[in-house]
Amino acid sequence: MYILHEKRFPVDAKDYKLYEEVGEGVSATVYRALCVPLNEIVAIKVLDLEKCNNDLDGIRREVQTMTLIDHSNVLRAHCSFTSDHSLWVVMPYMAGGSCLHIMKSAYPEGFEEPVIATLLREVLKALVYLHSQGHIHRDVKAGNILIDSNGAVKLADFGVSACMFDTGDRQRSRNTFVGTPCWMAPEVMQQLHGYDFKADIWSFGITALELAHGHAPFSKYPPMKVLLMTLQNAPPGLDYERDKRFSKSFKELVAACLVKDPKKRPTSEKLLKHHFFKHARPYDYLTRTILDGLRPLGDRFKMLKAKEADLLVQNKGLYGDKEHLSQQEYIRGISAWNFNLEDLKSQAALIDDFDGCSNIEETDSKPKQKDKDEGSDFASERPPLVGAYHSTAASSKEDELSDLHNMENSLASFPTLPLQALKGYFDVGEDDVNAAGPNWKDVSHSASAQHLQLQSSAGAEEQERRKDNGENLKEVRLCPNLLLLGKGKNF
Ligand SMILES: Nc1ncnc2c1ncn2[C@@H]1O[C@H](COP(=O)(O)OP(=O)(O)OP(=O)(O)O)[C@@H](O)[C@H]1O
Repeated sequence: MYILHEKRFPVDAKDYKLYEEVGEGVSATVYRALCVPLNEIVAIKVLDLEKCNNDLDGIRREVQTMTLIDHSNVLRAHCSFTSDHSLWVVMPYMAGGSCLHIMKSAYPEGFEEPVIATLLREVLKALVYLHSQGHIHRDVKAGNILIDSNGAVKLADFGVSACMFDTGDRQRSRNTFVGTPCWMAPEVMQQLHGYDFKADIWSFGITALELAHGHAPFSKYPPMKVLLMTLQNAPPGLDYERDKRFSKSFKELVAACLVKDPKKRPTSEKLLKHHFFKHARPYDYLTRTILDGLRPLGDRFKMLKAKEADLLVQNKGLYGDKEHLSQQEYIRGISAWNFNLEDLKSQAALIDDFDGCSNIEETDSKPKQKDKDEGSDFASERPPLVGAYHSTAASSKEDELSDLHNMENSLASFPTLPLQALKGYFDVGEDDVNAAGPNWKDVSHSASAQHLQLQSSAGAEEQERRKDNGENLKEVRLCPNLLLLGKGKNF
């Protein structure tokens, strides 16, 4: 009988040699690195704990999930530990990088269908596993689909994942507002009845479109527009005319995922049996296609960063600092929102200036998608102002400001809950609420607001508790499978 000894990765920064930067998230930098005692190349995500002290729960969840999961399509952390003011998460090095990076560097118009089918099948296998384990990933997107040098595909980033067993009871729906707006399911935005693993199916459908076009639908729009368009418009989809290069089965797969009523979306298990996946190839196909000829990840990352910096300078000249910063957020995939009403106003008013094009695909595909995918229940959700968004490329500034006014007004009759969700989650200041007029103020006292305020006050209580206990961020420590907040420095 053989006893397999799992490799033990050291939990001391001194045992790792950091090489070049290969990625950047909102609060973390990812490096290629060498684990010296094991002589193995790894990726290390370094999170500055002082920068993200409001989201320790999220970090704890991510690390916890990453060390517990065990599936070939889910990125598993080797280990994690704290070093000075940062948390180091040691992971397998995925030399191909994320699908988003690959598209940005070599496939700006998206991938071919067999590549998409191969990628999506692997992601779906990860989702089947995660859902069966009671996890909702909550951030499925091309930026979180990583590929290694052999073409193996892994779903990464559990920064916002949720465990349906969190409370000990099997809890099927969640009530918190997390994720990335373009990929976020309508029910997650709406906050009406909570949501469940079907939210991942929506994000999976959006990711399919992202891989097909090189960008997610609505990705050029500011957060509030994304929010309203997702809630009010018919779901985006592949257009039967314009997306001629894609098969009927791909169009059907996307349409099946992007149904607003989560109950009508298939489970990940069912989706895996969809005939679209007959187009999928063995994953080494990815090495021969999209990875072939790509420069090392570090070089690509450097080039993309330089490109973004160039764009930054160009835009600075054209629009000034503030607007440009907003645009930068969109380019980065809207990972973090700076939710401030004044910012949103300027973003909404300027978006078409720097965008230069409206997102035609959503307009084109809408009627068909609607007829096909939805019952009449969503028709009433669509106030007339939506049309104005689609014509904004040609509209004047005055029109845009009037759109914005309409947008604010529409929120009185339309779900106030998304706003509440944003208020709770992104700390809209009281001044911002006042500036927006009575509608904005009123909603801050609704029942849902209390729910969200509870969430933020829970954060405050936690901070208070930590202060009382004399705990601080440098004392975050990680037990084998659990990140704990506590005193002492023994690991
Ligand atoms: N194990 C890995 N191997 C290679 N590259 C990686 C690895 N993990 C992450 N990356 C790269 O680093 C980037 C940033 O990763 P990270 O998980 O911090 O954030 P993200 O999902 O992009 O951002 P956010 O913090 O906004 O969710 C990824 O998009 C990917 O390109």
